[in-house]
Amino acid sequence: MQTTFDRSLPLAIGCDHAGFEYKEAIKKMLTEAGWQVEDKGTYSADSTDYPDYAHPVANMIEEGKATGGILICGSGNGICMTANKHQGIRAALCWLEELASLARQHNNANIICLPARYVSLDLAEKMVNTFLSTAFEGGRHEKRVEKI
Ligand SMILES: O=C[C@H](O)[C@H](O)[C@H](O)COP(=O)(O)O
Repeated sequence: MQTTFDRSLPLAIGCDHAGFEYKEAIKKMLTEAGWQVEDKGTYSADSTDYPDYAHPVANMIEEGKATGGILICGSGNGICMTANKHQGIRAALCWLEELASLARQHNNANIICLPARYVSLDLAEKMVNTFLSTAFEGGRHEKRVEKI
């Protein structure tokens, strides 16, 4: 089981209208940090439907075309529910840095889901950085993740 993100592959990012502003800022932050970022939309703040962006991000990871993903909507729930319909996805809704860390350490999450209407951009960026830099611990957690 892979325990860290593979920097030779892109990250996939997606959002609905409620997450558009955060998606643009996080994409810029990641690009400046040297990540390749594949932006699956949405591309404006016009009202739209979160599954149209969560499925393409999840597909990229399942197909091995992205190492991990970032999804953003208003509450974080819609994108998280959608992504977790995919067999190869473990998407984690995070609103504290510690949750972003635990999602990696204990659950080997491959997508972080952010509630743009309920966390500051500063916290969202910190959670993304924590998520991407934290390794899966394996050990007792490995068989639990396999049982999912
Ligand atoms: O789980 C869904 C997300 O929070 C959406 O961002 C939210 O439902 C969008 O709401 P509205 O259409 O009222 O902007």
